[in-house]
Amino acid sequence: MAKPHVTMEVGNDGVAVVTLVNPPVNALAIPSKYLLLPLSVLTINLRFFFVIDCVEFDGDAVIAGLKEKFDEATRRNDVKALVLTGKGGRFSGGFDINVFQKVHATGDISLMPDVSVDLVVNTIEDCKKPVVAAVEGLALGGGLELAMGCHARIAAPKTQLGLPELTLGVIPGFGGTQRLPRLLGLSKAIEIMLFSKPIMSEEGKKLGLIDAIVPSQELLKVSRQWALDISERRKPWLRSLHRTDKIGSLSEAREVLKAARQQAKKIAPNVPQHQACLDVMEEGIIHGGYNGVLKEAKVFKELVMTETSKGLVHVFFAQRMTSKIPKVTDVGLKPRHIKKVAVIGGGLMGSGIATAFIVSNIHVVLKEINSEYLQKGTKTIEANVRSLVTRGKLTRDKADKALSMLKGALDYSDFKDVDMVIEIVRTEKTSAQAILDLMTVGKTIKKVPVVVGNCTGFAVNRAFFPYTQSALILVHLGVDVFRIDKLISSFGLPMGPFQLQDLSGYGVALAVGKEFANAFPDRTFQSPLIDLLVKDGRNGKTNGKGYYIYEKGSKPRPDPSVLPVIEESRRRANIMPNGKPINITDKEIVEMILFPVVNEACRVLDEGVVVRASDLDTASVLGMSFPSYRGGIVFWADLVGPKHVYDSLKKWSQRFGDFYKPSKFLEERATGGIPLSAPASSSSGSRSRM
Ligand SMILES: C[C@H](O)CC(=O)SCCNC(=O)CCNC(=O)[C@H](O)C(C)(C)COP(=O)(O)OP(=O)(O)OC[C@H]1O[C@@H](n2cnc3c(N)ncnc32)[C@H](O)[C@@H]1OP(=O)(O)O
Repeated sequence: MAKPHVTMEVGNDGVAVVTLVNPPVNALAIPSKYLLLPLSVLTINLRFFFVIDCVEFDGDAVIAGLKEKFDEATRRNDVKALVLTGKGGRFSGGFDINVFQKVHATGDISLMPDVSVDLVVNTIEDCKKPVVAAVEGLALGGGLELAMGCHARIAAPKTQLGLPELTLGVIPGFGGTQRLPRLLGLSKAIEIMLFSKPIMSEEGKKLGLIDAIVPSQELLKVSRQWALDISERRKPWLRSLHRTDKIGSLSEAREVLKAARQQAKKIAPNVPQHQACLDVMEEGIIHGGYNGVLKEAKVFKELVMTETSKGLVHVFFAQRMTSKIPKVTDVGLKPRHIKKVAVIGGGLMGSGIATAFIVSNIHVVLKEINSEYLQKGTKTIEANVRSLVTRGKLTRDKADKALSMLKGALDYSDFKDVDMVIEIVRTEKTSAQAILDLMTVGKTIKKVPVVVGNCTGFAVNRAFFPYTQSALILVHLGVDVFRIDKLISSFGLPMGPFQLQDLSGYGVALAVGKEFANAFPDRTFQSPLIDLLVKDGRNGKTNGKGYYIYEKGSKPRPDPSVLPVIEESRRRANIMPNGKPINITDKEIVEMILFPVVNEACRVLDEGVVVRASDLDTASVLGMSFPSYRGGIVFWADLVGPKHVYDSLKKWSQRFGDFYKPSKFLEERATGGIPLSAPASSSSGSRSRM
């Protein structure tokens, strides 16, 4: 018999304790064992289906269980009041995100249960008996929304409370857009939702979201008593949706919403959920909470079906998938405890890594080749730590402790008692234990480790090398640099390729260019531009003069005086057909820059440099700031369509040369109608560097 996912115990005091039981986060549904299919199977392009055996979906079992227990408690004469809680020290991580993925894979929105009115309004909030939420650990998304439907909320210290739904491309769908502003005011509610920024129970108590904070061991006792006190009218019986005291007047609310809309335009220009969230809140303010709940449910379902939600949900799971490495994490190994590490090299990367370790309580031996470099590295680390203090992310005491954990070294004698020396790329000789230890330590310092094989540029820099190359080709074909940058920013990257070059410095561009030209001479464009820029006294942001002008306190401005330098470079490269600038649409510019990246990503997949396609998605989002709402480079290419990518590259290769020539992997996938993200066995000849 299947284990129940919601339990109920009625005590002698007449309080029924209803408990969510769905480890690890008490998600509101159940991930049936049959749903635990390889992720790649579930995330593939809808135009291509693998046959999936035994897919059984038990999507709303937790929700159905809750309703059943509440109905029973309401009926029973021996129950005076209810307490809703979660097992295992975590109230609930919200609605089961696997269900979103299932809806995306099938296109069947009816899998999404109608919970908001039926469960939260009718069953919990309008229950004839008082209900108190006893929250601990975390109450996120639908979890917090259930708690807000209760008549009071008692929390353990340091409980995380938030509505992060916008990070999944949707809005809260169990009444959160209506109850949160009613409990803690419109401005704060907007901040929590728009920025998906959780608060701690201590702040929640100050703001009115939480009624009392009690030690974990007293949580149930106090909650039971609170529920009885409400039933005996010693404490108020409050329904959040009916409250209006924190909303303010209509004109005040409209002002707040207007400002929030402007802010949303800036922080999330390309996605629909931020504006939709504000619209739904406004509906509730004008027409009442219940109407707000109805509109919220409708908009929620519309948003679930968008490409934004598909991309973001993919990224959620892809990121977690990186910690599942075949023959490493599935062979019963245990990570070793790492107390002290050695970092070789105190440059930008080494000092950053060392900082992350010492602030996570891990001793570091920083090795450099001479005392000048060592001093520089140590100073950078000190500055990093002090900046964390200035930004309020670390207390002064913790900063001092962190710095005391750093030791400089010029030879290897201090390495004798370290647990780990940072080497970060997997070769044939790397043991499973070493990879597991590195992944664990990576998580300790709050990074997302992605295991990659060895090749020039590894996974991400290798895949994104053609990004700058193709942008340079376009410039030499006569396209304006600033137009390119603007289009790439509008696509969703934080900045275009030329502003990025200014930021990282031309030295980096020259050094990286040489490496790639050696490794892949058949697909490298030898641009004279960087040399000319340097000769013209430009070094990007470092000296305030590049493609843009950099002045303290103002945004980078395009520098018209760079145009003659570009003209000279065009003259030298001489690649414009008939010596004339090409005519090209905005869409083509974006595609001509990103499709070569997809092409290189295909080679990375074909060579087995990453474990799975979704790892490259995660790395492109976290390492290259590829927009997460587009799901990562491979996911995006699958949405655009491998055939379109292939046909375009083929056309450009005929016109502009071999740089654009489609790879064998892309050709096979595109002509066979197979998504790029499908596992290696779906096409012949894939290799592995792992
Ligand atoms: C209608 C409603 O308004 C809609 C919603 O509620 S949408 C859901 C809103 N909730 C969220 O966005 C929370 C998402 N989860 C998280 O942020 C984090 O998982 C967490 C803070 C809860 C826990 O973090 P952490 O302890 O680091 O564990 P983490 O590795 O992320 O998660 C543990 C496992 O739980 C799963 N999980 C976490 N939250 C989940 C959820 N809401 N649904 C399904 N699975 C979930 C993860 O996929 C992971 O599975 P795995 O072990 O098989 O990889």
